[in-house]
Amino acid sequence: MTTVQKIQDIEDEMSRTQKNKATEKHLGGLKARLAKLRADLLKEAAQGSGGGGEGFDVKKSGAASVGFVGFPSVGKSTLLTKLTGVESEVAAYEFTTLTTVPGFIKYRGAKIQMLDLPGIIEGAKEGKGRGKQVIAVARSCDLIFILLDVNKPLRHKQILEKELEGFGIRLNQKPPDIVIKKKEKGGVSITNTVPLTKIDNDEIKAVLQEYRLNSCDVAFRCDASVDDLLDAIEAQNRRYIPAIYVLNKIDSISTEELELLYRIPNAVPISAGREWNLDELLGIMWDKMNLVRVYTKPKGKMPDFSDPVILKGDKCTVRDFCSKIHHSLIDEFKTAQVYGNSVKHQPQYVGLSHVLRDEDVITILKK
Ligand SMILES: Nc1nc2c(ncn2[C@@H]2O[C@H](COP(=O)(O)OP(=O)(O)OP(=O)(O)O)[C@@H](O)[C@H]2O)c(=O)[nH]1
Ligand SMILES: [K+]
Ligand SMILES: [Mg+2]
Repeated sequence: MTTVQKIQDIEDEMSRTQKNKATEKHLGGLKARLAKLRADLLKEAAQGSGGGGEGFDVKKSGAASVGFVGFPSVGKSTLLTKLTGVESEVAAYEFTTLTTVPGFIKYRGAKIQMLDLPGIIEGAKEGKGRGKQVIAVARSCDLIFILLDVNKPLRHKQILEKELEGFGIRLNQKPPDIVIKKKEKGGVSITNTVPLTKIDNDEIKAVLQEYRLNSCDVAFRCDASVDDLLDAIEAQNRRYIPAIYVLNKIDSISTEELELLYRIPNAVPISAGREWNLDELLGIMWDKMNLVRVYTKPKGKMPDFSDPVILKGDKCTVRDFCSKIHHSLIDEFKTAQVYGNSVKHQPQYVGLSHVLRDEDVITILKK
């Protein structure tokens, strides 16, 4: 039996099983088996047994990358062409784009890579169409634009989310605050700092058993569900990526309909074809990417405001800055003089562990 068939079997069994006190534990075990099979599927895709990755691997460059994911003909290539000037073929028929088409924009001093991708369809994560390869590229991006055609049912949004979830991608989410410590012996010990309303001890044990985690400490610091626990166990296979729902073709709907769209969280209505609202889209893209621009100031000279060093919001210490310039800089480092939002005094002398903020100005002083 293939992995996909095994997944199908478990999903069928789960949908046949009614959720109640007596079946909770069984369902927990099934969910764990499903998560393990999905991890296998990921491994298979990474090893290329999904077949034909050609034209999909694009060299990453620039400060950050945005992947365009959506059903066929929602306007992904139109958007890439309008934003970056790169001609990605646009046509009314489905599956016009067959490979990854990269483009760039320079936004607020940062070079951002944009990746136009082929359309995906339901069942992509199980290998339908080029879905696996497309989602594999999306997994490697810093931000995902989920493109939707406003003339199509909103149900498409959920289908796409499910496809990406099945591939270990978590959109606009934080990792669950659960700490699992494996031990040599001593059995399972479960602690929680908040009341657990969505999961009980039997379910937790069923999941741990499925993963053969027979001796471990599990500390819950959030009101976690079974899915959260599985995400914590499968942490290496999970990617937490911010996403924007880009609702395209608003030129074809009424203003009343448009107003409803504004209620969808993390959504930006646009018309790629008419270039409507692209500025708002880029502004929200910038906020979601959480980039930190750092201007370098050579000793005794004016800062260079034209070419900032771009750091990611979760990796923006002085050490991160130095290793971006050259790794030898960390060995030669004596102190850093910083102006800007991250310091109280202007300037202030700081060490390698100091966290920088957007638009700081830095001078590195060597030993
Ligand atoms: N009305 C309207 N049509 C648009 C808009 N943007 C794109 N289209 C049209 O939608 C069709 C599909 O556009 P593409 O850019 O090829 O869509 P795609 O998502 O790249 O399609 P695939 O590569 O096949 O997955 C074309 O006929 C476009 O002209 C828009 O803002 N409004
Ligand atoms: K198309
Ligand atoms: Mg296209």
